[in-house]
Amino acid sequence: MQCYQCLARISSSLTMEEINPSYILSEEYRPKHVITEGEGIPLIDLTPITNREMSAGSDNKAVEELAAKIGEACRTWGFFTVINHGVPSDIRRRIMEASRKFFALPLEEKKKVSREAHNTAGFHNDEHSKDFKDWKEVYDFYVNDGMLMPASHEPDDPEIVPWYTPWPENLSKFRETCEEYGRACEKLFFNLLELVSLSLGLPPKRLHGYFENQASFARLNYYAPCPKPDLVLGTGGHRDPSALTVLAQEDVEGLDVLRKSDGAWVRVKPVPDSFVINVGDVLQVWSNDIYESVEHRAMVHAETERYSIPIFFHPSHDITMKPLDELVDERSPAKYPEYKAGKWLNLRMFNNYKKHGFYMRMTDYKIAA
Ligand SMILES: O=C(O)CCC(=O)C(=O)O
Ligand SMILES: [Fe+2]
Repeated sequence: MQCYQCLARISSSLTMEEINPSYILSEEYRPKHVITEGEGIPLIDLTPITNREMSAGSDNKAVEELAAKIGEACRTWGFFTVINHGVPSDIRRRIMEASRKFFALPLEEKKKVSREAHNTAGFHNDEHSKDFKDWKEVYDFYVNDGMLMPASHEPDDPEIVPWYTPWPENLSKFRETCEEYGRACEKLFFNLLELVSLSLGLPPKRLHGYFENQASFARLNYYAPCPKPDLVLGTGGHRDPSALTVLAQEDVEGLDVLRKSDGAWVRVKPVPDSFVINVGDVLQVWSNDIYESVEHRAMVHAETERYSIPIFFHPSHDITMKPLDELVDERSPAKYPEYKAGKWLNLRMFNNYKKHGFYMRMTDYKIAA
């Protein structure tokens, strides 16, 4: 049998022999001091909402209780793990396999589907978090391929263009598997969105319309083994630009979350067949800071590779991102100015690939109090 892991190691742009200095983090960002025991992110069973879909009758009380748990998790952690989420384990297994096969391709093959200057999907290995290069290779694809996006982040530029995923030609079933996975996770996402809406005291479908032409994208992350795992990060500390992110990881741990209560880094324990969910920038704005997009990062290992797959659920490009009217009043005025969702995504997507001396956060766009 072919060992995709071995091929990925050989063909990766991340070599075991030397570490390019651009990967080496300054002292303050190095992945030390992680709390692996003690209180972890909440584990939430979604049975009341996934069962509701399967059975004719709906149990509103159970769904409301579930929404309250989600609300508490969003408020205190901005992160939680879900089980009984309704995404078939078979499609999840198949996309992990597809990811292994993709990263095992020779580097020249992967580069044939490289991301381009005006289209962010495809293969890349040059993302920077906080000005340091991430020790990872990535392949991004759009959940709603060919969706419209602003051509630039400039507020006065009206040009709108379709964004397409460059699909590898010689990987059997790769595209079909990615698309099927996107659709399966979309169902989970809309259930979560409903629970989030309820948790904010809003009608269950209050936010659904914002995703009609969603600009969501999925990311296959490959973290090769690294000779100096203490000096680099696979994905440096960052906040996601999405409304919500749905992340699949396997049993190789690596995701760290900054705990809001005390600022400690806490390692997320992998739970078999679960998804890790987190609040992103868009939900931070909609909720007017009731929920916050929390900093997280992924570390790498000396011997073991790690694969993860987040999907960043992002609204349609043309919706105006602003605190929801229902959550704003004289006592809690809007904390953010209006911003087009597509312009925000465009700004974030293109800024992550440069070393530019600052770290973009939604919080920096707040209206001065
Ligand atoms: O690999 C992980 O566990 C986290 C990845 C992540 O946060 C991201 O790709 O935005
Ligand atoms: Fe992330």
